[in-house]
Amino acid sequence: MATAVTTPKHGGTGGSSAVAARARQVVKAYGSGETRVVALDHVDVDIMRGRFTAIMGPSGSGKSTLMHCLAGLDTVTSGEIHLDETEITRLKDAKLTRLRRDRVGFIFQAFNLLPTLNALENITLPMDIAGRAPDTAWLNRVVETVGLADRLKHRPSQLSGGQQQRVAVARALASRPDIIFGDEPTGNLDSRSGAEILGFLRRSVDELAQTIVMVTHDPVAASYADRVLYLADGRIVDEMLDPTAEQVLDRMKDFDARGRTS
Ligand SMILES: Nc1ncnc2c1ncn2[C@@H]1O[C@H](COP(=O)(O)OP(=O)(O)OP(=O)(O)O)[C@@H](O)[C@H]1O
Repeated sequence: MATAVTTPKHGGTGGSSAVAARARQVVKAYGSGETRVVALDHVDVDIMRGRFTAIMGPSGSGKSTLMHCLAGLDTVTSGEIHLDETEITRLKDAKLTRLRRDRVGFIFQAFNLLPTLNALENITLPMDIAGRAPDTAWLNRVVETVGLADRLKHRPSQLSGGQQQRVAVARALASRPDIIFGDEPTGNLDSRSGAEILGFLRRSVDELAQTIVMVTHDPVAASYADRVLYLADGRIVDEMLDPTAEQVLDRMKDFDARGRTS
């Protein structure tokens, strides 16, 4: 079986380690007895800092479960998950909530914007709730990066779907989280708006040194990543570096063919 674990680098990382998120022997089972489903089966993975990682695999292979466990949105049955140096699998609810709020960003398929707030207010909302003042220079850079400078006073209903998702991307980036998780972030968009969002995510990795983990079914979306992890039956079965959409598609066909013959 493929191992998605990297030998840790020592030194030269300015205090934070080269690995932004780490899973060790993670098992997630739902239900018990006859209805028990093992969604994650002893998963080991390292998510490298400042990289864009895509998680792919057939429906039901455990992609969302892995993302939710890595992000501290769901508990594990056994095993350990670290975000940077913090073992989140040991944290109590209140501490975990705070860590998620302070260090993790999320972008979902549904944009989850508040309709009564304008774009700028939506972007700064998580920081407002946390009582943190936004870093204005950074905020301007984020707004510039996602191309929203002339839309900040607009409410979500006055924005296109693609623009609304740009607001959601800016909201995730604004607090400078250690890591951003996206669950099919372009799933609700047409291919042009989707490409735009993926371009912004790519730029936030290249220009803002953001770390991004994205679950996707789409080979084109995965081709924006530096690395693609493939899940099957709750295990990481393969990975690909610097993928093209064509290579990702070929690999998926390969898995399908093997699935049918085994
Ligand atoms: N709350 C739950 N209770 C019981 N079983 C669950 C629950 N959530 C997920 N599962 C099961 O765990 C397995 C993995 O689900 P998961 O949603 O992680 O898959 P996925 O790869 O994200 O699928 P998809 O691509 O269809 O979204 C599936 O067999 C699913 O039925």
